Amino acid sequence: MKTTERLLSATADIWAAYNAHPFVMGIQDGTLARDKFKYYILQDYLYLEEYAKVFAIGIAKAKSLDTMRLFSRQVNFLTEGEMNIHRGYMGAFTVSQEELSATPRALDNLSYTSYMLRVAYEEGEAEILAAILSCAYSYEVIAKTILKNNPRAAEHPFYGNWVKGYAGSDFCDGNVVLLDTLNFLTCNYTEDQLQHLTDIFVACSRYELAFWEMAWNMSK
Ligand SMILES: Cc1ncc(CO)c(N)n1
Repeated sequence: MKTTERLLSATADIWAAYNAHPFVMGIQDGTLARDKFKYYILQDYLYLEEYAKVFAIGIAKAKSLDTMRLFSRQVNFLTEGEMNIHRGYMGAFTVSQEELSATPRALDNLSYTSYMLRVAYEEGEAEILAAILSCAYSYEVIAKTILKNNPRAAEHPFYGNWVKGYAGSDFCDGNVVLLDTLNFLTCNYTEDQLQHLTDIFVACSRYELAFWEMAWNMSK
C-alpha cells in the first residue's frame, strides 16, 4: 500500500465529515451567511501566512534539490496564487489593512499553525509533507466533491470563485507532486516511522475539521 493510501484510510471518517459540515454545505448550495465567510477568509489569510512558513522551513530541511523546488514553488504559489483568492474576497468585503492587522488569530487557528510549525522545526522533509498534505489535498477533495454534488456551485456569483480556485488545475497540479513525493520519500519507511507519519496526518486532519467548526461558530 502506498503511504498516502494508508494516511487517507486512517482518516476516512474525518475526511467524510468535511463535506458534511454545515459551513462547507453552505458554500456548496450558496446559502452560507456572508459574515461567517468573511470571518473565515480573514482567519484563513492569517493561517496562510503561517502555513507558508512551514514550506519555507521545508526548503531548508530538503535533502534534495527536487524537494527543495517543491517547497519553494509552494511558498510562491501560496503567497502569489492562493492568497489572491482571499484578497479578492477581502476586496469584496472592503477589509482594510488595519482591520486585518487588528484581527486576532482564533485559538483553533493558532493551535493548528503552531502544531504544523513544530513538526516543521523538529522533523524531516517527509513528516513536513505529511503535515501539509491534509491541508493542501483536503481542499481539492472538498471543492471537487462540492462540484460533484452541485455542478452549478462554480457559477455562484459569490462562492463560485472559491470553488473554482480549489478545484482548478493551478491548485490541484501541486497536489499530484506532493502525493508522489511523499510516497517516494517514504517507500522504505519502517512500521514505526509510518505510524508516526500517520499520527501527524491524523492530527492535521482533525485540525482541518476544527477549522470549519471554528468558522461556523465564528469563534473568538
Ligand atoms: C485551514 C486551511 N486548510 C487548508 C487550506 C488550503 O491551502 C487553507 N486555505 N486553509
